[in-house]
Amino acid sequence: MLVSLEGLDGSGKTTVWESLKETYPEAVFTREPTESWYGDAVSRSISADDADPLAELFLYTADHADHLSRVIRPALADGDLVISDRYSDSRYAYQGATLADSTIDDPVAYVQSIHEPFTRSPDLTIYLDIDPETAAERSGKTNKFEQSAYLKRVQQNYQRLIDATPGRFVQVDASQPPKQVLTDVREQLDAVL
Ligand SMILES: Nc1ncnc2c1ncn2[C@@H]1O[C@H](COP(=O)(O)OP(=O)(O)OP(=O)(O)O)[C@@H](O)[C@H]1O
Ligand SMILES: Cc1cn([C@H]2C[C@H](O)[C@@H](COP(=O)(O)O)O2)c(=O)[nH]c1=O
Repeated sequence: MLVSLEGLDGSGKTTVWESLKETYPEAVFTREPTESWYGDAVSRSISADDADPLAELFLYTADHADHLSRVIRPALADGDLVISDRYSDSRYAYQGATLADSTIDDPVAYVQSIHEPFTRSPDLTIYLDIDPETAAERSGKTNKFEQSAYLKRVQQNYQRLIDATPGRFVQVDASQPPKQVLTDVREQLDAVL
């Protein structure tokens, strides 16, 4: 089973992901961007304020393709539970927002369309729901993505994804104290495992 954790920067995904390692020690824990050289290229792009948004999309997508073939598909073939801190929805929501002012009519649909022939959808996506202002504050506003105006667009894209496939998503109130967020996430996971 493939479970993804999604949400705005600062929503608390990594905090939850780290804690889940104690709860599910047998699971495969992974993340996007990855730590491969494709992920390194993505990190360079995140730090580049003048990165071309389309080039950046394809860097993230290359990292995802490598992640799928090297980590995700082999783990699922072995019957493992895989828990990923960010996955394809991050691309739909974030690059959907970055490309909003481009010549592409519907960037979210476009980004989905380039994934559709090769990706593997998560079985469950836990969305940590938080408002963009709190998200930006918590994340420290250290890069171009961690700005509340941009995160507002990202949030709208996530909402569109949730509305399109409500059965795949569960939403957890990420404004709660960390302990309660973790309890809610564990409850949701235990219900499906
Ligand atoms: N429920 C919470 N309440 C208050 N602060 C929190 C909560 N969860 C996490 N934090 C704090 O917010 C900051 C960001 O948390 P974390 O790195 O887990 O978020 P994230 O969603 O993984 O962010 P990013 O996507 O930017 O990596 C950290 O300082 C963390 O301690
Ligand atoms: C996977 C992915 C990530 N992003 C953005 C979101 C964050 O601002 C950074 C790095 O992620 P992290 O969780 O803070 O390590 O990259 C993105 O725009 N598109 C993606 O596909």
